[in-house]
Amino acid sequence: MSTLPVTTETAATTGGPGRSVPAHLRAAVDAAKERVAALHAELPRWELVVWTAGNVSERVRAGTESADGAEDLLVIKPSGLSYDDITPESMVVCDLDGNLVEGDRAPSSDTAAHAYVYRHMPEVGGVVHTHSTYATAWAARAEPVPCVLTMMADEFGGDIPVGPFALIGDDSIGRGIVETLRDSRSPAVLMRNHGPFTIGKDARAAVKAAVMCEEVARTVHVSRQLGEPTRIGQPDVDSLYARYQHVYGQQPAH
Ligand SMILES: O=C(CO)[C@@H](O)[C@@H](O)COP(=O)(O)O
Repeated sequence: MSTLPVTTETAATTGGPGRSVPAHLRAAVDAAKERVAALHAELPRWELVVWTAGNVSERVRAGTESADGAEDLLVIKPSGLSYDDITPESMVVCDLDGNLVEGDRAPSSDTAAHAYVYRHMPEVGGVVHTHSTYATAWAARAEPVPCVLTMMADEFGGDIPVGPFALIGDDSIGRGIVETLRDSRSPAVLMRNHGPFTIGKDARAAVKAAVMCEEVARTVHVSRQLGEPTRIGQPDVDSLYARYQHVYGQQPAH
């Protein structure tokens, strides 16, 4: 249960019984609002969402005094807000029980799922949910995307797994995400009959995983129209994953 400071501010601008953002997290929360608002624009830009579907969140770490992350916060979009209207100021803040801490609209309808992931995967700093077409088509079949591309080995370390069917409204979706990804190298899970959820060290990494998830879901779908794609052997998958995760992009300038 969160023990955020109780203030006399009205619920209109804060959550629950007068909860508010602690002063020592103010700057970090405002910076996260800037990043998360900007990253929401990447979802329509890469054609991963239609209308108001999809959402992005980022964890704000409370610091050493709560080593278990219990006092962390999350920044997410308000439910149903048009992407055209998303601004840093429109972002809402919740505690990791999903309670509204700051904001004048209800948080995303997927907030419980995001919050569950943050509570149970302390290394995760960002979560994204989309209904991108090809990844969601694989989710409709409850079929993992097989690791047949070097790009998949690089980014996902293997297949993109399928998570269980789960109704929105409680911890079911979050539990399905965690149970599927906890022992996987993949930062993406295709929740059965629903769509992809992705995780990352921060919101930008989770958005990248969502973009790459849709790209490889599309490519493998196209490949299968003309035959059965061939898998990459596990030793090569491991080698590609290790290079990409630990070497790619870190080469020193010549
Ligand atoms: O997929 C769902 C719920 O799981 C959509 O409603 C979701 O993408 C968008 O909902 P929000 O506008 O974030 O509340």
